[in-house]
Amino acid sequence: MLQVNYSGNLSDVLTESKWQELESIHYNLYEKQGKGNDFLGWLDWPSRSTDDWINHIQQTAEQIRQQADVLIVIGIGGSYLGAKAVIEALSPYFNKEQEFEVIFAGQHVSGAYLKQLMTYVEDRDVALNVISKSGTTTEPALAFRFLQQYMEERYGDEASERIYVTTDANKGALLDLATQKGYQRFVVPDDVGGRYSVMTAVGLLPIAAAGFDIRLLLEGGQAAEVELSEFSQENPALQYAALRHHLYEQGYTNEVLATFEPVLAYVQEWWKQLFGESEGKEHKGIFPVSVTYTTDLHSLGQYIQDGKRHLFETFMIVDEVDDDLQVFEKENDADQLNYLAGTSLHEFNLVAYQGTSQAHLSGGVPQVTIRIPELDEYHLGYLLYFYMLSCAFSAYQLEINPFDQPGVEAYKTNIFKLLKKPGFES
Ligand SMILES: O=P(O)(O)OC[C@H]1O[C@H](O)[C@H](O)[C@@H](O)[C@@H]1O
Repeated sequence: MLQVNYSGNLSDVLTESKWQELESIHYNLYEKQGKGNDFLGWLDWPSRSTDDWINHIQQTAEQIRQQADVLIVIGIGGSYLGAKAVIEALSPYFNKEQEFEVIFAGQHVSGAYLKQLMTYVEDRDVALNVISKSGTTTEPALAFRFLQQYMEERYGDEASERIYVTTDANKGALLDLATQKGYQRFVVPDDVGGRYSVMTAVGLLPIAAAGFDIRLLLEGGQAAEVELSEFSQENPALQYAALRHHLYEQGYTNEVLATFEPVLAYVQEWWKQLFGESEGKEHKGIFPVSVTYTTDLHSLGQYIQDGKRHLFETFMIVDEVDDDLQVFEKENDADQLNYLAGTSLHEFNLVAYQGTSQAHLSGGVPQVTIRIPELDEYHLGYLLYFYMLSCAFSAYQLEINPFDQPGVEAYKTNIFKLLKKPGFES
């Protein structure tokens, strides 16, 4: 289903003592005895998702598609990256015929973006899905202030039927607002943190609204939930987590997640938040970076081949693609590419992967490869669950809590002080 390969010898990594350590982490995770164990709701979320709940999300998504041509999804971090990752990975690059569009907002503070967005949707009907677990995050709150007003000016009382809120069940400014205005609500479960929330309503409502099959996504997640729970040396989630930690201990403190598929760019962004926020604590953790090849072979490739040796590379390879082109023969071989005749561009990429991997390996960059059979809802569901589980195992090897993010408060407090937010003046 999903395969992990290593350029070195896996048995040198999965030593007797490493295996014992992983066994105790495995026990603590599934018995909910490790650090942050009140945030493990994602672990069996796919199998706990009921038909009624999935139907409700699908019906709401259908209602949104009927009342609007555009859904603006407001959120940041874990309240945006999962949906963005899945939608981008499954959407065509170009689509003139697109009847329904999902656009994200509140993921940064650009006045130009928001202003232009309001103009862009002027002649199409709009719905909003505001997503924030805490209900107090500044960037989405700011975007919502503008877009809520936009909706009320445009739709009057009907605006409240076009605004959908996904937030905590019991607290937060967004919940109060939703209750006052009678917006339809979805819940971010208490025991699921933002970066582990892609399979809850946080990810599923926008994904379903974009027209993708959330049932299949959850089925993939559930298959991963079952298969990857096994404590076995063949378990790819355990292998990946053990490899990461092994390489980290050897001084490889940066992980470069490399793909040859530009549609995976936001899966890489999602992965960066997942691993970066889960592991970067107490002055520990692997710094996650990402590249898209072959594009970045012409920029960062030099550094990876030959720069400071503190990185290892993880290739995320998709075996089969739907759409492809085959290189054809030309009578006059002026561009000297006839040697490629009969090779498809995907085959070229798979060869480029081998060539790049060998080159970087000889340059002193250890290699991990994650292979997925194809890109559809099912395999993405599997892949995302695989990463979340590996991340928990990986972070527990660092003896830190994978599920909090205390460090992100520091800059926020400074901004609030500088802007004299009530309560932060001193
Ligand atoms: O969903 P929210 O509460 O708005 O949080 C959105 C994001 O911002 C925070 O600062 C955290 O660093 C992220 O983990 C979180 O996903």
